[in-house]
Amino acid sequence: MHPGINDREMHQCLAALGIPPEDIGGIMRRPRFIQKYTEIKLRDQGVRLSTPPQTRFQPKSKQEIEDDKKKYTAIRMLAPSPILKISRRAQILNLDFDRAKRESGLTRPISLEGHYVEIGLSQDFSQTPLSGLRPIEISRMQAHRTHKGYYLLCRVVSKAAPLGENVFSTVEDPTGLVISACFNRLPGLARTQENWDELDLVFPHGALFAIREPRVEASTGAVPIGLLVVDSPSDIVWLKSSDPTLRGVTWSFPDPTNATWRKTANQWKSLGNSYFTSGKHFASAIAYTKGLEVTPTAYLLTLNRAASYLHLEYFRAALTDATTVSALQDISSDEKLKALYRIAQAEYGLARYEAASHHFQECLSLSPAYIPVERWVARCSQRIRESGAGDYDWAHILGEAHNTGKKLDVAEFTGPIKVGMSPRGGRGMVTTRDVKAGELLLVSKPFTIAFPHEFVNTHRILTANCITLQPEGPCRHALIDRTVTKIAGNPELYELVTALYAGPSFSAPSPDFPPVLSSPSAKLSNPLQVEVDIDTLLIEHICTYNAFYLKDATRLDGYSTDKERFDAPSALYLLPSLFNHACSANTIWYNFGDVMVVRAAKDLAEGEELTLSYLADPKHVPYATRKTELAKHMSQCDCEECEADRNDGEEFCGRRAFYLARLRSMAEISLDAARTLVRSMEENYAPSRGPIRPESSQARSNLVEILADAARELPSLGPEVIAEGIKALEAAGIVVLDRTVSVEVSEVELAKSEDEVGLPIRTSSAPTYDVDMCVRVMLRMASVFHMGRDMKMAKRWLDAARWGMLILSIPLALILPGADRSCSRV
Ligand SMILES: C[S@@+](CC[C@H](N)C(=O)[O-])C[C@H]1O[C@@H](n2cnc3c(N)ncnc32)[C@H](O)[C@@H]1O
Repeated sequence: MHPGINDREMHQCLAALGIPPEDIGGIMRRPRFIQKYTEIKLRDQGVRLSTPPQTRFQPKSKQEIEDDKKKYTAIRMLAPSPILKISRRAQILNLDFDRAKRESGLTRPISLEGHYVEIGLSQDFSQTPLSGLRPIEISRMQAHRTHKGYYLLCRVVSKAAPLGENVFSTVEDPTGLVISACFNRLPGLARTQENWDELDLVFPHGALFAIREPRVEASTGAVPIGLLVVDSPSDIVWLKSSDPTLRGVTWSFPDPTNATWRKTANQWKSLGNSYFTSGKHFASAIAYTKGLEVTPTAYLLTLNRAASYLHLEYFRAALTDATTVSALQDISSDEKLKALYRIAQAEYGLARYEAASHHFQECLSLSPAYIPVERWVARCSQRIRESGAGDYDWAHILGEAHNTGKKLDVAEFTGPIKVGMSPRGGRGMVTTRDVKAGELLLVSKPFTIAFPHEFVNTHRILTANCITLQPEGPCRHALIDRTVTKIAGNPELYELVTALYAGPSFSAPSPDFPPVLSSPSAKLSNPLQVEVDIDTLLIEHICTYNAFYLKDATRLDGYSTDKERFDAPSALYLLPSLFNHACSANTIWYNFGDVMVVRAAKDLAEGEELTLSYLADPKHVPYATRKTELAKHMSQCDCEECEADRNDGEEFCGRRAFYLARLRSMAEISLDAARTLVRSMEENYAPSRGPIRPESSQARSNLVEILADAARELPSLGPEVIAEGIKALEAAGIVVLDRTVSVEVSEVELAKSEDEVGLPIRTSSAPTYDVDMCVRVMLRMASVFHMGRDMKMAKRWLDAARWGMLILSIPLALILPGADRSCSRV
């Protein structure tokens, strides 16, 4: 049911905007309207924007990535060879000197331009617990070899320094031999800047750890020396001096621990607090943990660490710490209150809103002067409504989503959908009942996400993806790191993430999702210690095959250049990853801030498979581009649109792509040129092609806008605007029920009551891309009818436009102030 705007309301809207009622077309020129209109990128007035100036952008070519891949694969295949013994003193001095130069700014850190890191290359991770391994000394290790069955016991003897995404340090074994070590994907450390103090906290002189099944490579250079390469952070087992592994071990050199790191629990607490107040939450959690190692009963450190974990979104660990403190008998009421508050926040973070609400209310008994309990309880109630019934305040969400990179405070919602089997074979998503077009199916928050503004003026790490042989931007790279970090802090999530599809080189995941957990999940005991064995290569594959580029609902113009795509925000979502693809999908999805919203684009029967488009662009993409973009997923997409394009043939598709590129690059276009472009598009479809003609729809909608502008001076053009509008909509896949083009008000029409007059289009199916374009066409048609005083038709097309906006989850009321707000939900 799509409630209509009646004449009185429409006039109210116009009055609110100060628009003379005789010119609904003028609505589109009003600043307030334009502001809203532009914000959601319904392009105003048909003015074509020329392409923004290009910045320097040189992505690695496929060939270059292939060469890198060959090179590294060849190195990996080298036969094991002895490693050179190096001078302990020289090695330590070397790294310390390098670090001192970088820290003092004597050497430029690393170019901001970005450097490439290869992903998808062979790498190791150990799955054998330390207790099942034997110690090995550096003297017995070989280059180009993974020392299966062994561990290296070592301690840090030089300052650590980041290099690109890695951290380098020097470690010694008990015999006093040293080796350079390169640690990859260390969780918690921001790799885009050089956080010296955090690095020193993680790798202080004398830090003790064992490396499970270590791999040694030989560094390049005049004299190849051994380089310990730790691909997975879970291979590092941090050791306390009391650890049984160290029993009977004697070290040839004195303990290099710097006296400044010998602190009391209270001193660690102060250090932790100073990190916390400067926003270094990972460092603060480490400091509190070190304090607890000194005095395990110093419960205030546990309480403070819960706060650090909340900021890091390590919610289970926060809950454990806060619960431990709240159960203590002899704590003050303020400490009890803090513990309860942190329990409630952790429950909220874990999306257990009933429990969170209960704990927030529990705080009330303890005079919570500084806790906005009522606001929290209201937030919980709102989240319960959202997750239970899909009842969202879309107007508020849209407002919030305008802040780039905003993480929205909303609950996830799973509508009438479930994981099932795809008719294609394998897993997919299916409906659990009949569904109407426009219905909300899924609201999903990202597992991990990265926005481009996070990498402005910082070192940009780019990816040479050796799985796809494509270059990827800083967001895609950061996504992998962030996924590893999230797992490190929430080890129970590892099995969930690794139940996603990982490409053909990994075995197919089990059909169950969420998976049945194989063992009681691991718990975080120490922010440094990774408690699950992380297969970093698997994570790289999972991110490669499942990450989405965001489609921002407030910026529907997509990524018009390769550079924009390269820099696009990227996210890993769990349930959305289980949808199979179709270019002409039966669902439509958009992002509001970090949240992904999926709606049905068609009426669907119970049990029908749901598809969504993996394509990054919310606009139509020509066949050849789609094929390239989808190459990593499938050799050929079998959706209706691709079938139709293949039937048209390469030549027709190629020409249409050429005309489309021309259309999109033109800043201005004359009426004659617009008409010619429509003809050219139409000539390049095979006679057998059905009514859905996406490129033609683009050309026609362009013509509609130019005609509509001209019709203001020349009202006789009105019927042509409507006729072209109908064709544009039909070519986009919309079924038009009322083909009235005459702008004269007929007696029959006037005699019809409001109830008899439905929408002029069928609402059982919507286009899954270019919806904004269709809305724009409908608004133009409404404006022409309005100019001809046919208020009924104007209103009907306005309602149709509103339906289109609802498909985008954007209420038309937002751009037409004064219109009723009941349309904010579908
Ligand atoms: C992100 S997964 C999709 C869900 C997957 N079936 C699962 O079990 O999680 C992507 C993979 O599904 C398969 N797939 C999805 N859509 C497809 C399509 N239209 N044609 C062929 N394969 C498709 C491809 O193997 C693709 O790499």
